[in-house]
Amino acid sequence: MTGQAEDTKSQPTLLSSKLLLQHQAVEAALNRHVFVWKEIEKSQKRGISKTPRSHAVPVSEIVAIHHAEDEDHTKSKWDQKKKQQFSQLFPNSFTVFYVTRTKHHRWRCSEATFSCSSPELCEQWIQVTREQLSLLTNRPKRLLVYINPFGGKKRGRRIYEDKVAPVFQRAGVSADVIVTERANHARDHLTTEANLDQYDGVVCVGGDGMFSEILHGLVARTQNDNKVDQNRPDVELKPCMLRIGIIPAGSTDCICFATVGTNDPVTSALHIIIGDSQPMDVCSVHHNDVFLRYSVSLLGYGFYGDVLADSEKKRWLGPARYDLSGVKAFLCHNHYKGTVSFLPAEDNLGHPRDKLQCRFGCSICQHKQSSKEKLRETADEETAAEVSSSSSWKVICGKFIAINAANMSCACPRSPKGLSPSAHLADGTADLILVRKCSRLDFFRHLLRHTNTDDQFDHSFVEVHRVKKFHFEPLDPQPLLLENQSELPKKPGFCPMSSAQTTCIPSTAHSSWNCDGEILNHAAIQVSVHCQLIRLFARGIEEQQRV
Ligand SMILES: Nc1ncnc2c1ncn2[C@@H]1O[C@H](COP(=O)(O)OP(=O)(O)OP(=O)(O)O)[C@@H](O)[C@H]1O
Ligand SMILES: CCCCCCCCCCCCC/C=C/[C@@H](O)[C@H](CO)NC(C)=O
Ligand SMILES: [Ca+2]
Repeated sequence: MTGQAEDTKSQPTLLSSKLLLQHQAVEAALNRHVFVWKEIEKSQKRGISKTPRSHAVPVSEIVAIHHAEDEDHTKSKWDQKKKQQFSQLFPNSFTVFYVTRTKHHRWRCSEATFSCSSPELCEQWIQVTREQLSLLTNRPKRLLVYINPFGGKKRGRRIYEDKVAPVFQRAGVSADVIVTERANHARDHLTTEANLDQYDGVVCVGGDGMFSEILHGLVARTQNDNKVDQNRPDVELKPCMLRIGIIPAGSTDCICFATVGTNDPVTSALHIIIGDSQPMDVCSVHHNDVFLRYSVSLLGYGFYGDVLADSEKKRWLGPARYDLSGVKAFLCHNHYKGTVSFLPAEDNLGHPRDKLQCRFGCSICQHKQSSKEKLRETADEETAAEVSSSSSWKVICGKFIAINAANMSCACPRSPKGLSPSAHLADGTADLILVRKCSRLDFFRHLLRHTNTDDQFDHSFVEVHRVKKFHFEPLDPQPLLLENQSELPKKPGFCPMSSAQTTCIPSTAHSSWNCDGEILNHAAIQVSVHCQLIRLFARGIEEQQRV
């Protein structure tokens, strides 16, 4: 039995009785927090007696309880038939569906079917358990789902229909589904059209780009409704009330991976169903006094900007485009001149190299949440401004191969510890990583360390700072003119490589910013981190897996 179950033993029992679980007699009991069953006496096999086993499921992780004979859309025809046969043999049975943990942070929906001695007892179990589930007010009942049919390997619609919709149905979660017809369809619908009052959350089926659409739609809608001007770089943005769920169906899916620990649609669906909540910081990006975009994962200039700009031309390649463009950007080995200024975070928010990873229940993020609430209760804006200006701006000029601001670890299957392994999801800071001009071999060593356990910041040409705000100013105000410029895409600030496949632009040219997988139109930007502006249906990566 788990420790959690032991802790909640003292709760008054709501229901207990003898039941049959696959021909095995069990003593089952339910209290407000846990559903437990224990084998009464272990049936003997070949004369060897076994210790009776017990099992405990936290009520918060029960997905649903149904009559065993109820139709189940997750089952194959063969399994449905077997289920019917079982129900004929044991008519007074109910099935409990609950979360189980498997390897690599994956969750599965397991089930246990119990047979009762009478129809009344069976009804009682179903009713009392459902009553307890109805007390869990954090669970969503109605969701607005956007599917990008073209993200990743173009499997978004199948993933939703085959793996997610049946689990939602089982849990009694209803969903209004919109399959997008163009880029920015979801963003525009959320910003201006959607009747959000009727929903408990928004779900995106797609990759980081699709998540970014939902983020922009929801944040813009919240600011518009509250008359907050997003163009003001110092404005305090209003937090969004609706949580966002991510069903991974993209190429990198780094936001899902870094908040759940895996890119698995069923795991994400279960986090949504049980109503998990993970607050998340959002960076706002401005050019002068004009709002450009929001970012939750990576804001990258230089290497990651060049990778993205090149990969956009190879979308037809699917997820492999990033590998090809990565190799190309690496071989070009460009560096860019500019000035980075930043406002460091307070010391109590740790350091990017302190090896304190943000995990489920992270104390740094939780402390930030409670101090944010306290500040909101007690202080006026003046006090808040004082707190935020307690440290002073620092300025660094130089030649950089990469400037990366990681608002969270940016862990993804390519780099399971991420760009900044100790960055926090909800601490109001981003880790600013400056990779100065160095040899190709040194840069390779640095990149390689993203894939193993070595410290990628332990190089003389890399520095990393935890910041609340930063600005970047490229050295030359105008991008360099290239010979074949008329053939380049018409995007200001976009000039990483010439149109000839193998030549690279001179290293004094501008790069572009990769903002969560979207290219920004300006190289000079101002960035502020907005602490816990949104919430996801996630809980952060769990430390200990209970398998
Ligand atoms: N119906 C659509 N047609 C064309 N583009 C779309 C459509 N719906 C969404 N998009 C756009 O497709 C882009 C890429 O989608 P998505 O993020 O889902 O996949 P990806 O780029 O393969 O994955 P990742 O962002 O994880 O690398 C998004 O920027 C989104 O704006
Ligand atoms: C020699 C081996 C080198 C391997 C280097 C691996 C480094 C991988 C780091 C990946 C970080 C990805 C951060 C995520 C960014 C997303 O916002 C964005 C949109 O999906 N993805 C990309 C690739 O820009
Ligand atoms: Ca952060």
